Amino acid sequence: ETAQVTASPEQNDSEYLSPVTIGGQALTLDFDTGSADLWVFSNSLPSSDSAGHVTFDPSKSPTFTPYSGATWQIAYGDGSSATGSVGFDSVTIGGVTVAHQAVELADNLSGAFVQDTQNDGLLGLGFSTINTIQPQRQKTFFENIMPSLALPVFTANLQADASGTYTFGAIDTAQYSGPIHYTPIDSSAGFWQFTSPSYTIGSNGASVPCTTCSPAIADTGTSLVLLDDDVVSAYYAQVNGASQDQSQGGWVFPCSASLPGFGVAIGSGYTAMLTGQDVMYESLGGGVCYGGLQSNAGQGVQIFGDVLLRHYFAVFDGGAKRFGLAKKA
Ligand SMILES: CC[C@H](C)[C@H](NC(=O)[C@H](C)NC(=O)[C@@H](CCSC)NC[C@@H](N)Cc1ccccc1)C(=O)O
Repeated sequence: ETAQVTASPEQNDSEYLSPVTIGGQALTLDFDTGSADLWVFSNSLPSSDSAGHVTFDPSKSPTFTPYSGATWQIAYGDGSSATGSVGFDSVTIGGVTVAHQAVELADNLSGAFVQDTQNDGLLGLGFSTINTIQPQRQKTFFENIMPSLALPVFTANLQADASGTYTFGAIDTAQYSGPIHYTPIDSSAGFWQFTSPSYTIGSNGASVPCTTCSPAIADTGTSLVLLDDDVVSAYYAQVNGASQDQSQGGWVFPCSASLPGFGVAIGSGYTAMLTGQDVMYESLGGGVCYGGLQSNAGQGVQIFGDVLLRHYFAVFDGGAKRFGLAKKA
């Protein structure tokens, strides 16, 4: 079987939300290849936290079964977090159903999630080695459906300021053109992780070997491209008037500045390029702009988020354990 579902952008394309039905209840979740927990806003949250969100109410689901005593607690690189209880329910995405999917019910979460009222939770598409459910971690939606998919893959075709597509079980030739450039992934840390041995500044720039640029992960749940400090400093050194502004939380520059292109190696055979325009992220007002390339704050991993992914057709191959990018159709 195969499934397709829309991916709708929030403002600034900061994240993409997709419709999911859980126990007959419709929620919109952030599909996140950088984590492996499926958690939802639930009716056990204080109403001050859940105001504006759709909440899942297990008592209204005919198919919900509690996983009594089980708990989960997750923390994310941006400092946000969530915790709660666990059950199992029927989860349907694009017509494909997992009858017995672990569903994590938030009863406590950090402010960033509370304020993001379009987001009713996250659906992890990473590897369940990092699922946080105790006493026994549980599989992701993708891991559960993989055996019944025509192909053990999913693809992300995110768009700039437009609705995109996640596809499960097929590599839709209508969505890309030219070759898919694959690299093997190492899933041992729970991510879609690969090497990125070089970077390129300028659309005709030379590729610069980089020993601190690996590993890198493909993370649909991260808005920006978070790079090693040496790399991001080298990039903004080429932008007139650029500076690091702690109050704005990163590199800013005059909106009038011309931005060079930028590319990152996806494994050893391919460099995914962005134009200067692709790197421009948002205007902060007063002629100051915020870049889509920012520091990974020394996390030791480069995080290739939506600022990169939305310019490509991305293939996450769970069968062959590989990640690939192709030009969009
Ligand atoms: C601080 C926590 C560290 C980063 C680590 N956590 C992780 O790696 C988690 C699973 N993944 C994440 O924090 C990041 C990847 C970090 S690579 C080290 N991806 C998921 C994130 N974008 C989800 C999100 C979406 C919207 C709003 C906020 C957050 C841990 O638990 O140890």
